[in-house]
Amino acid sequence: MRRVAVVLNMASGGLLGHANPEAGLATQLRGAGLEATIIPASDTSDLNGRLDRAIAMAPDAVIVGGGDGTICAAAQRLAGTPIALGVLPLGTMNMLAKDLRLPMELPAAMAALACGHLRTIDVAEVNGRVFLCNAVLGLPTAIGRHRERSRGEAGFLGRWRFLVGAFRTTVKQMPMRLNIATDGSLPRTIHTRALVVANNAYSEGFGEVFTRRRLDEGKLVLYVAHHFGAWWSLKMILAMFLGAWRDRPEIDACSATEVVIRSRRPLRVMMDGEAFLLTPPLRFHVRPQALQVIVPDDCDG
Ligand SMILES: Nc1ncnc2c1ncn2[C@@H]1O[C@H](COP(=O)(O)OP(=O)(O)OP(=O)(O)O)[C@@H](O)[C@H]1O
Repeated sequence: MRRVAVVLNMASGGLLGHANPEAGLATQLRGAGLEATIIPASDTSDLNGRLDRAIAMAPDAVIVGGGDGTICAAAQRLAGTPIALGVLPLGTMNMLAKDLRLPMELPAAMAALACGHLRTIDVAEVNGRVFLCNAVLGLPTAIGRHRERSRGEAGFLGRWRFLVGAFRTTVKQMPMRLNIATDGSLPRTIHTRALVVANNAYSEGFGEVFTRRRLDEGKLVLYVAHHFGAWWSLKMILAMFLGAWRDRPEIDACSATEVVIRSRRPLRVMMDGEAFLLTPPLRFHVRPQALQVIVPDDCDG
């Protein structure tokens, strides 16, 4: 039986508004066949402190209940250790959980955590901070701040505030002037309003938007948008629906194991949905297969 320590982030999308979900989830996890110990949120309000406590128990795995930001905080601590990461997809987008092909329904996800096997995935880093999905600069980061502000605001008013804020930001946002070098190449200067460094390449296909088939190829993929107006956005949304956005001429893509981005100003970087202000140069690199994760038995892709 797997011995796991469980940390829930009560602020994640799937737990917001649930009063005291810990007892119920603990019973369900034990019912699924896990020897589960919950690190209660009441112990300390600090999520990072609870993750440290979970790891100090030296379990087989630390299971985090939350979204990509919570997973990222756990991965920062678990990468390079023998302790595996388990994910209860309780976030809003659950990007990593989807890429790991984890079931989104909790009973099935718990069964997978109890009976699934371990695999290793790549961990990406920028200036010492870990991310598992992507690091984003520019307009999507600014729009993400509006999403964070309207978190928990249910209903029409919340959505309206978000839309108005996102629209204003889109109109006002100026291109960034960045100097980029990949794998020791000569730096080049670009102007862009959106740039993504993905931990492994995005796949293409109908309905596949920002999903990755491989998480262990040991490469970063840099996507740079040349334009970012209303017409550009419309074309991109259409291309995404058709599953053919990566090869559009408005996007430059290249893969590397190291990326260095220089800028005169501090840069706001959104890593797996969490925004940080970082001082350039931004030094990205990949740690191949540095993290063990629990996946359902039929998915090693
Ligand atoms: N290490 C951390 N310490 C404190 N708060 C955190 C940490 N990581 C994330 N958060 C906050 O917890 C909340 C939930 O974040 P999380 O990313 O886990 O879920 P989500 O945003 O609902 O889902 P997703 O990222 O999958 O869309 C956010 O307000 C986020 O800023």
